[in-house]
Amino acid sequence: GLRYISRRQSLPRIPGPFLARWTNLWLAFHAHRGRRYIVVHKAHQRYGVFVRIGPNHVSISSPDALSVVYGQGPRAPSKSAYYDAFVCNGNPSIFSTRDRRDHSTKRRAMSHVFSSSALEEFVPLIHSTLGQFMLKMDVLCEAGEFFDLLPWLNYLAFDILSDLAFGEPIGMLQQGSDVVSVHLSDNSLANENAIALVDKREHFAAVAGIESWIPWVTKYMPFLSGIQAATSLEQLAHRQVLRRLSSFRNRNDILGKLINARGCDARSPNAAEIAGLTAESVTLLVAGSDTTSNSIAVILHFIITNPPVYDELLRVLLDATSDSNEPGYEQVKNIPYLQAVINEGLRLHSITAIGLPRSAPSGGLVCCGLYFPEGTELSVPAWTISHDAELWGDPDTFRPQRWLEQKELRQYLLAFGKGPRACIGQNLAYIEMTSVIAAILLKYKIEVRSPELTTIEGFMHKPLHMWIKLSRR
Ligand code: HEM
Repeated sequence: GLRYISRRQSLPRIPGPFLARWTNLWLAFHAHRGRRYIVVHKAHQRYGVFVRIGPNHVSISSPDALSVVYGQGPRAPSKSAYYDAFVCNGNPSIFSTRDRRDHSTKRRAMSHVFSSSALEEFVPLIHSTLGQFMLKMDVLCEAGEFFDLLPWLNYLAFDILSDLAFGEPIGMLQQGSDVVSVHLSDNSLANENAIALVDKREHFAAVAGIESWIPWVTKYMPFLSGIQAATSLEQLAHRQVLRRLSSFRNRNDILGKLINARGCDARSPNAAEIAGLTAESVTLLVAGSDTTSNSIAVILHFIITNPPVYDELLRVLLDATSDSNEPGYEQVKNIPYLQAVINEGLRLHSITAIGLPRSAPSGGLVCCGLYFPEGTELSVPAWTISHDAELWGDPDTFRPQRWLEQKELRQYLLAFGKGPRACIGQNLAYIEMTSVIAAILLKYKIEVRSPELTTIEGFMHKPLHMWIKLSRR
């Protein structure tokens, strides 16, 4: 109580919207509308570098704040209570845990899965799923009509990740839908749209995390909190983990590596081991699927709507693959211009657009010359940094060349977060983005229906649709 009052008293000198000074509902309302990033961005334009966006939350729009708020070391800020809304069934994951020791244990246990040698081994598996996706694209190309590419990219990303994390694809590409069957509490079977449910859950958590009593209230109303999304996926994962353990199959994928790392005895796995493997697989599936597919969609959109970039990218892709009949990741993985295009798409659209919230450690901290007491919530707004004119010069232009001219800009790419909690799957995401974008561009000519991309923000900033028409190149 007292601490909270003293924090309130130390923050008033920080300007911000009037309502935000008194209630978190101001931010929660804008997050609910999917426009938090832009409202906070406008507040910075009006009030300056420090903006109070909640009674206890300060947004700091300076690139210098990144190394403090997302710093490393024992005195670095931890994730704030916002992340409690992402905890499912009382078990914090590697993503949602706030406890630093718990996080290091979880992160260490998972890091070998994402080592570069492990990732190389996943490439053939990714390519086999990408092959299925291209067959579907062939059919849509023959039809010669506009269609929404976004759901297909989602099916692709979920199939790739479930193949790696569960041992076989969910099969969304094959069935052309995201429907999965799950057991209800009365043991009957129901069909659920898995991606829509994951989306709903993510949007809910992104709003509810802002005000601590919202997750508490909705705990008793699971239909509101999107809990059934996590439960459905957990059931699916549980089934797959059991199937894998009972088949004694030793496959070189994420699940195989997790099983080996835990030293599970496949003949008699115990309930705790099965629950642990299930939770890890689901976390990876949720964290790594639609993040990747949405990123691919926006990058493709920017390529197609910027003809000089499209021409140059196609030229370098054709150059790199000229002596191969069936070009794959090996031929395109080292093309600097393609990597620059990917980074520029992630920056301009800002796939991570909000400021990821952290909590000032005991003893407080100094950031950009101001002192913040222990427990103050701090964030650096990713959209605002990604569109900072001082940093980028021409922030609203899609200009991949900047990444080749100024290599130091890489430290300001916030798509994957920063510091000890940055994305563990980043390298896997680059393999997927590189392979899929190259495969599509090399095979088809693409037309978009509209140069505008409508987007919505939950935790991530996502496109809503991507209407395109394909023809043979
Ligand atoms: C382009 C695709 C991706 C984007 C834009 C992305 C973005 C992010 C961001 C911004 C964070 C930090 C969140 C925070 O600080 O709150 C994060 C964390 C994480 N991501 Fe990704 N991600 C992508 C792909 C993946 C993939 C493919 C996987 C795994 C298969 C993955 C697994 C994770 C995990 C486990 C964490 C939590 C890490 C930790 O707290 O230690 N992500 N991601």
